[in-house]
Amino acid sequence: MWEKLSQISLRQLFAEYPHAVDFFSSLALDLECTERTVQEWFFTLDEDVLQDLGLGPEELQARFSFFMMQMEGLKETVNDVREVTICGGVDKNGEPENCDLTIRAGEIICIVGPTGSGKSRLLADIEWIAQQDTPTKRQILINSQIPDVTKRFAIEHKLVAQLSQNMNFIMDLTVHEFVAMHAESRMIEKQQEIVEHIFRKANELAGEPFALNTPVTSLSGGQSRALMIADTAYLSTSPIVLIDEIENAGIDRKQALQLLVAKEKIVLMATHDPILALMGDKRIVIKNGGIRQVINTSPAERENLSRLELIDRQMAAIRELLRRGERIDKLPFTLGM
Ligand SMILES: Nc1ncnc2c1ncn2[C@@H]1O[C@H](COP(=O)(O)OP(=O)(O)OP(=O)(O)O)[C@@H](O)[C@H]1O
Repeated sequence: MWEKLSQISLRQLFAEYPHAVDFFSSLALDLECTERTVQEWFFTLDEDVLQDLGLGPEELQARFSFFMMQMEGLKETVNDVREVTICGGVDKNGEPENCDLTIRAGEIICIVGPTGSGKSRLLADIEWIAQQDTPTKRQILINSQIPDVTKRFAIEHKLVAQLSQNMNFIMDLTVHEFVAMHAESRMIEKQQEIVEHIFRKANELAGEPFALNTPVTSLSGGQSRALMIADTAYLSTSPIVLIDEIENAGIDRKQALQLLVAKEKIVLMATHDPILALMGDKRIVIKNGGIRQVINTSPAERENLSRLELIDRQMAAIRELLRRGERIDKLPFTLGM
């Protein structure tokens, strides 16, 4: 990277890499946007300035180069994850799962099973990229390989983003400030545009609208879920998204999933909701801590999905009547099919 940077002028440097200014201001170094090349600037620095910093020009240049590499790294997305494989472990009785399941980018996989059966445990295994080192002894492969340890524990470019049931904001920020801060940390160009886009999408997903200047701490459960889903779709570099129950969040579930899948993410979702379960390409059935079955959603199930959605809309209308304080003595719709 230094080869390229050293040859461009300071004017070009700040125009192309506005964040470069942070390096110089952190060292209280003043410099002007001139036609001098970056290399020239480093090697014509005043002796006194270098002495104050306790650095030679080569060392300062090496630090600058490292800083720029790190910052550019933030812009990269981890889009090289094509598939995730779950290699079976054991259930709660130590019985083998006998299952190897490969999930590809753009697929939605649902996880179903009774309460306490181990759905969240499976999500946790994927989040942790388990290597037979969790109670289930499962192993998770990325692109058919064991990911190296740096990927497994990376803070930046995490492979997995988790959207959990409880979204509690503790920061005293508005929606705009929150998303803008995330966009800034991702080194996104056209920040304002992306912030507004996320805000619009989140409002489409949320049942009740909110404003850009709404404090994040005042968002309802559904609104914060919607904001986090839109934020994850557009700003998260994680190629795998785990969702633990969105059914109670009161958001447009179908649109939320479409948004994530359109970004070629691998979506795994634990759910008790039949509509969500049928929206998946496949569903993993968990029993007693083990994967018992993997079912492909059939064409007949897809057809039934539209009918279930109709029932769901009817139920939503009845819920709305209740909310408005009306009586349900007579059902306004025929609930049969
Ligand atoms: N294969 C396994 N071996 C040992 N313990 C397991 C296994 N699978 C799950 N467990 C444990 O069983 C408990 C219940 O699992 P979990 O919370 O994942 O259930 P769940 O299906 O998500 O439940 P809910 O629907 O109520 O959210 C957890 O303590 C989990 O660690």
